Amino acid sequence: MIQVENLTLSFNEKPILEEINLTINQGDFLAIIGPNGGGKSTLIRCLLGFLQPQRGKITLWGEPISTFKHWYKIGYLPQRAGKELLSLNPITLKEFVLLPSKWYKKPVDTSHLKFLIETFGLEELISKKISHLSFGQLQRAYLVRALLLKPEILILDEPSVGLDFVSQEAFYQILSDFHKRGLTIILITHETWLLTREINKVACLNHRLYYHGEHEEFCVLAEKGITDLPYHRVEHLHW
Ligand SMILES: Nc1ncnc2c1ncn2[C@@H]1O[C@H](COP(=O)(O)OP(=O)(O)OP(=O)(O)O)[C@@H](O)[C@H]1O
Repeated sequence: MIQVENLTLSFNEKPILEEINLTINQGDFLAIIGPNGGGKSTLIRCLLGFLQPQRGKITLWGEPISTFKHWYKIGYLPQRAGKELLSLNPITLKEFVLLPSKWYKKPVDTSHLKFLIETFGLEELISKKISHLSFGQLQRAYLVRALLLKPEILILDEPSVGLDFVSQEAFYQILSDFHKRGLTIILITHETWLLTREINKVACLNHRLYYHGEHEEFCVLAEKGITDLPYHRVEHLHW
């Protein structure tokens, strides 16, 4: 679905991504882990076409990113998503979650919308102004928005930051359910305890991609303490 070859990007001549090679296949539930500033969000922003790398190639469903037009196939929950709302007009939650249908001129499947609203427990809030929602409610609204057009890939940049433990549990359970139904998921996370869940692939990024492989193999390597993760010792991963 996504192929990244030799991706290299610098900001002000400071290398942020160096020679990244990565393939995302259908059915992957990939966790991208790594230290603050390691380039995780930058990589995602390249995959979404927001940033252009200085070197390398990105292919989406076999098509070069420069000519790719089917962006509705990718749902995206940005990091600290709530911030964006400060500059938004006072629209309702319903108007907010329907935005992708306007952006991509795609009809909404109303039964799918109903399913998403119920799944994320937003029925009571549907007419509420988006600016009046709590952070956790906003996160769920972003998820509905990201899933509205039935994307094939969902990309989440630290989605559970700020959610209480019970909400996190519920949130990841829902993600697992979507994955079981065929959704491919890319998740940037610092919550390494999550790696015992539905996640089946792991990528460790600190400017370079230090590991990309099966989750099970990663756990074995990590337990033996022989994974060469330069940003911290494996013992410090609390899963
Ligand atoms: N637009 C930009 N201009 C200049 N530098 C940038 C820009 N965006 C990001 N950076 C820098 O690139 C580096 C990588 O940032 P990025 O947000 O990709 O890291 P991250 O791995 O997602 O970190 P975190 O775990 O803290 O979210 C950081 O040093 C950041 O300051």
